[in-house]
This record gives sequence, C-alpha cells and structure tokens, in this order.
Amino acid sequence: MRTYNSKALRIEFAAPWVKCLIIAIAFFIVSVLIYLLPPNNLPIDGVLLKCNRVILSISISLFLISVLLRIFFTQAKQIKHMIMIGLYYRRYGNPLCLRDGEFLPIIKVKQLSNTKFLLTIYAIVVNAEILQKLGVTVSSILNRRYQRFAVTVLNTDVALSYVQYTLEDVTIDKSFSFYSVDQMKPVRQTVFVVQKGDSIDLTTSGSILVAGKTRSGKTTGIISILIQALLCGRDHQYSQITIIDPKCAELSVLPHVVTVDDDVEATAILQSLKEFEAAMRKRQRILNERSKQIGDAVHWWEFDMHPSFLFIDEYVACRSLFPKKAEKGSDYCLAAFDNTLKRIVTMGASAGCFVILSIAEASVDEGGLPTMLKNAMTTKILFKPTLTEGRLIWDSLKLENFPERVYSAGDCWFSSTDGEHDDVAFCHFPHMRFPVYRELGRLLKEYYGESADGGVPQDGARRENTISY
Ligand SMILES: Nc1ncnc2c1ncn2[C@@H]1O[C@H](COP(=O)(O)OP(=O)(O)OP(=O)(O)O)[C@@H](O)[C@H]1O
Repeated sequence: MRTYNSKALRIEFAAPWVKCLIIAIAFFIVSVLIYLLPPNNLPIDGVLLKCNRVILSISISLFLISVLLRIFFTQAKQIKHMIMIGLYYRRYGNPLCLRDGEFLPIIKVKQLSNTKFLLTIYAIVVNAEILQKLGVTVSSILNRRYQRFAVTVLNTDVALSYVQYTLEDVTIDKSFSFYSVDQMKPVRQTVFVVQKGDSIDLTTSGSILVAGKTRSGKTTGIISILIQALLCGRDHQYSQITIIDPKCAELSVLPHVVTVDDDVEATAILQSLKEFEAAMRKRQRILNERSKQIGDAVHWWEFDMHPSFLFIDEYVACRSLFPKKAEKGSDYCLAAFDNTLKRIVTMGASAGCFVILSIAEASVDEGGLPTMLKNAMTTKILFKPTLTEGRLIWDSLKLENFPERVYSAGDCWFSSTDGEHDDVAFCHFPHMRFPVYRELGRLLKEYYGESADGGVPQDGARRENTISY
C-alpha cells in the first residue's frame, strides 16, 4: 500500500510471509477439493490429475517461499511492519491524521544492537512537528515480542525532513557491581566504564559535570571514574589526579586530597588548581614539540599520556570559600579561582586534562554553575534526576521522552559527546562492593608513590593526611 485507504482490510497489512502462506493454503485446499470432489464427477486421471499436481506444487512452492520470507523477516522488519499497522490501519486511530488517497510516509528501521533499533519516519506527507509528538504513540504501538521496547531518544533532522526514534529495551538492567578494586582496571586508559556496555571515551569528550541531590550517588559515581584513572597509573608526563574536598568531609581525610586550610581559607585549593594548570601546560608543550617534529597534530593518548583529573567536590560550596577581592600583593580571590578553572576546562582536554565538578543543585548562573562552564563540560551526569533539574542541564527537547519515575542512588541520566551518547540516556553507575574510601586512599598513595622520575613534584599545599580506614 502506497496511499492511505480508510477502508483497507486488516489482511492488506499482513506481513509478506503471512500473505504467501494464506495463498499457499488456498491452493492446497483447491487441490484437495479437486481430488475429493472432481468437477462433474469426472474420474481423477489424465488432464485433471496433471492440473491438480500443478496446483499442489504451486501450493508447496508458496509454502516454502513463505517459510523463507519468515526466516528473513528480521527483527527490524518486524518492528517496521508493526509500526506501519499502528500508523496506517484506521482501526488503530489514524494517529497521523491521514486522508484517503494521501501518500503514506516512508518508514525505515535499522537494528543498532540486540536491544536497540533506530526508526526513521520521513516527513514528506506529514510534517516533522506531528512526527515529533509521536514518541508515546510509537512506544505503545510496540507490543507482543517488542512490548519491552520504548522510544528513549527522539531526534529531528536539521532540515526537518525526517524524525528518528531510538527504540530500546527499557527493562534491561545494565547495572553491575565491582567486588574488588582490581576488577575496575580499564582495558584502555582513555575509556572508563559507567555501566554494562557504556563508557566515557576521553578521546572524544571533555570535562565532566556531575549534578544530583545529596545521597544520590554523585561522589560514589565520581570515585568509580577516579579509581579507574588511578588504576592506569601515573605517566611520566605530568599526569595528576587532584581531588579537592572543600566540605572537609570523608574525602578530605584521604592522602593527597586537598581541602580547606586550618583557618578555613582556600589558599591550598587555589594553589592546587594552579599546579594542575601548570602541569597541563607542560603536557601541552610536550605535545606541541612532538607535533612540530611530526609535522601534524598529535593526540595525548598516542604518546602514552595517561589522563589527568581535577575533581572539585561541591563546586558551589568551594566557590563560596573565596573572598570576592584579593588583598594587595595577592591573587587569592574568587576571580583567580574562576579564571584558572575556566582555562583548565576549556584548554585541558587536548592535553588529556579533565575537570570533574560536582554540584548538588542543577541551577546555573546566580549561586550555581556559570553557563560558560556548563556548556564547556561535554559529559553531563544527573543523579536521581527530575525533569525540572534535567532541563537546566540539557536542552528540554532532548528530555521529551523521559518519563519521570522513582530513582535510587546510582541511577542517573547521562550524555557525552563521544558520538554514541550524545543523546541523554538512563544509566546506573557500578556499585562498588568493597571499602571504597580505603581503596581510594591506597590507590592515591600508590599513584603518587610512582612519581619519583618525571612527574610533577609533590606540592606543599597538598595535605599529607594519614588517617587510614
Ligand atoms: N551505583 C550505586 N549503586 C548502589 N548504591 C549506590 C550507588 N552509588 C551510591 N550508592 C549508595 O548511595 C549512598 C549515597 O552515595 P554518595 O555518598 O555517593 O551520594 P552523594 O550524592 O555524593 O551524597 P552527598 O552529597 O551526601 O555526599 C551511599 O550510601 C551508597 O552506598
């Protein structure tokens, strides 16, 4: 069927293999009838017998063709067929409001993985605006074998010529646990796992913004990334893992974690930011040198550089520690903190230096995260999300198909500019079933213990905490 027909019968929407099977059965019945009740009670021999054999062989051939068609009726074709019935058969409500004689929109379905399909509907007859509102309808059309599938992402082509729907099995549990820190060692030092089958690829993404209310799993999620980075070890090219805990909470008692000074000032924090920036510039110089030698742009991961991370826990609280104005002869003030951070976020990725900021409130600008930083951070994670918070982090169009539900610690919405996770998707960070803080402290000690030849020397600002778990 190429045009809409409100009087079309259900059989017209049957799958090709079903149509073929029905014709095969019809031929078979005719053949049996001829055999049992020959016309005019003629004896079944001669021409009649030959005719009957032909009819029977057509029936068998059609049956075999129908079996073949069924075998090659892939999952993508089944979904396409289901969507076509849901959209074009009048008994299902005609959601596209088509009129008799109008051309039917072209539908394509591509299988992306066992649990993911990409449905494209071309906006030729129906405009893209109507197709954009079709997410829920498409999800409910999917039934029987595909009832666990729903639209999770909806994208409209810039020229508004088609709308794409990502269909995913939303019941699959991708969460998993690590029972020991050794299981967390990444296969490559640029790819860090966030859940079964999903990871952050540092070769294609930049700094990371992590938001979520208290007890939502932010710190645990970030620690899982830091542990993977620590397990890669330190390179001899100024790599650093700097953790800043301005709240003087659990993290602050770990070795090499920077926290507020004894007089509740943040001079050590500013100093550690400056050192991180200095290391970043040294790494960039190494890369520039190599680029000059090679005569082409080079990437940090091609020269065995390991990623550097600067993690600022509770970024908003951290900012509040700084005085607005610096005293004479000093640069200790909020502007120095903000500017250093902006430079690291915007320039760091090319030298393998990334910032992780955690914020409890997803608010931006006044009292929250500057819009410039929010936009520069290319991986965004919102723990225990709500649509209201999500809209402050992502374009609200990207969240159109996200039903709000009850989330538990570790559940989040996640996006990254790595070409695979550009659209916001649900994610559950790994559960670490071992004494996380003890292991983090041990790994930090080991990491900086390796610095003897070539790394950045230990700074005075970094607190050498010794409390052990
Ligand atoms: N991925 C996860 N799976 C299961 N439970 C988790 C996960 N992540 C965190 N939790 C649990 O949730 C609780 C809160 O986690 P966490 O301290 O990381 O949250 P937070 O958002 O950083 O809170 P706060 O702002 O108070 O520090 C922890 O007790 C932890 O056991």
